[in-house]
Amino acid sequence: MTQFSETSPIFEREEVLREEHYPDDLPERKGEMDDLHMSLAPAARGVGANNVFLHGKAGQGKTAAAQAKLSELQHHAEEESDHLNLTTCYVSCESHDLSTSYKAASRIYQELTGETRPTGYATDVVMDMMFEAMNDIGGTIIIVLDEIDTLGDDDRILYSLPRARAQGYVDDHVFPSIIGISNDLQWRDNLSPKVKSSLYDDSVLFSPYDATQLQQILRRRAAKAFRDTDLVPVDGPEPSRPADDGDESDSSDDAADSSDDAAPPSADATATASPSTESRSTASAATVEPEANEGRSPEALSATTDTVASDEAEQQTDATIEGTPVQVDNSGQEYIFRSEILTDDVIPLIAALSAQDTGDARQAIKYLRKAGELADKSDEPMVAAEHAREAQALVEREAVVEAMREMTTQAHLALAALTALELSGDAPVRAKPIYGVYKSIASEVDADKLGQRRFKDHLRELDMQGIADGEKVAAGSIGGPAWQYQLQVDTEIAVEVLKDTTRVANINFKTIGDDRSLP
Ligand SMILES: Nc1ncnc2c1ncn2[C@@H]1O[C@H](COP(=O)(O)OP(=O)(O)OP(=O)(O)O)[C@@H](O)[C@H]1O
Repeated sequence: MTQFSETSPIFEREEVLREEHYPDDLPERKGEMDDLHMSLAPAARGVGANNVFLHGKAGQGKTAAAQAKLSELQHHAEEESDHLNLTTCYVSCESHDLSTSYKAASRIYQELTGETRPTGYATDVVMDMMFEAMNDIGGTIIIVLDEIDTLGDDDRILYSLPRARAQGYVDDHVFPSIIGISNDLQWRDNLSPKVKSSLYDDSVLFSPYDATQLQQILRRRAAKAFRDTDLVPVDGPEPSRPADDGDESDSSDDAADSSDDAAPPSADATATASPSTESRSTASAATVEPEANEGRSPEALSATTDTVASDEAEQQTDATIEGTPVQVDNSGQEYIFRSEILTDDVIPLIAALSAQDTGDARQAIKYLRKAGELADKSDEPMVAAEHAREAQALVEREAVVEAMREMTTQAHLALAALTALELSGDAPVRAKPIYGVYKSIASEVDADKLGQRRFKDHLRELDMQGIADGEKVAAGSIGGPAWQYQLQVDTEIAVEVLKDTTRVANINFKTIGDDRSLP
């Protein structure tokens, strides 16, 4: 008998908290979705979509918005339009390491034709092949280039693709356009004016989510992901379902879901309140679980609502649900978020932690999933604030380790020097002695030695990445401000990462640190 189990007492549908789960609608991004709609609307009118650039920090829903709008346009093409012939193509420049126009064009060719990526041709030839593939397909072709900044300054494709019609690269019956997505604002600003003007007919900025928006996003996800957790509409003039948060289950799953989800809540669950310091209200239990409605027609939805409501009326005439009404979308409808798995403070805490950081929805969702996993791992029946805090620490640690792994050789050498001094018990330590150790290590591994000034830039970089902690201390002997550094990550983690990097893998940090006689 193994320790594995097919079910979890915490999660009902854990996959909803995975990064690859994309919602069908993003109520927090209504303005941005409307702007994107304006850019794509010409496609429905048969004249091709505008080129559009979506920018903003990581985890702000840019990719999700592009995918949701394109699937709406696809639906329009398939179900409503008699003339829109639409082809969409999503290419992640970062995941496919598309750092040149050549690689990007060959990937687009592959996506459009289903053939293998062309190799060994000149860039011009591959671009021609890409345009030829577009001619064969015809109609409106929208290419999403995610993490477009990976292309660096090789902007040829960014100049040619958006101007393909004007330049005669494609036939008259082809309307190609680009949705470019980036979280690197500097890259965009540095583009050559000709690329800027051809690539960006329109641009849409995604600003960081605030804590209230993150709470909405988390509640919608949590209601689907965790057991015994749901959103119960508070009776109001116009009860409606909250925004669809992307259910990929097929229709048979939906049916199965609906029979489960539509079941009246247990008397226990209905009676429990979510304690809160805010004003509390009591909602009558008009219970159709919002997420169970996905994919159903309005008629079916209303029939289900009626049935459940009348079942409720028969079985629990005086049933009430207490809690603080919350909104989870833009409809004005209020809900009671009810959970027997999440304590009341978990979602507000995670939303606050993420909002204080970068307002990143991906990060917030990850904290929530990790918190659930931690509770699950320790066989605890509820996910509590301490799990959320622990999850945050874990995720941050993972991010720092990732950042350490991706550093350049010189940054690894700077980290190795500081790690050696940490191990010899000399940290916090000033930049000068770290530089001395750095030079010894650089000699030992036969690497270039940077001058002291450039080396200090690497120390500052380690500080900015949260790997080291730099502190200004009393002026040095010459009078200028002096800095001292210590590792901010566990020394063992730093050693582990450094041992994995080929250049410094064989260094004995302990001896190097011990050998130094520090001033
Ligand atoms: N308003 C929202 N409602 C529900 N989920 C959201 C929302 N915004 C973002 N997400 C979720 O957060 C995660 C990150 O979103 P997305 O990939 O769209 O961000 P992004 O802005 O493209 O980030 P990056 O630039 O890092 O690629 C995804 O899982 C997405 O489903």
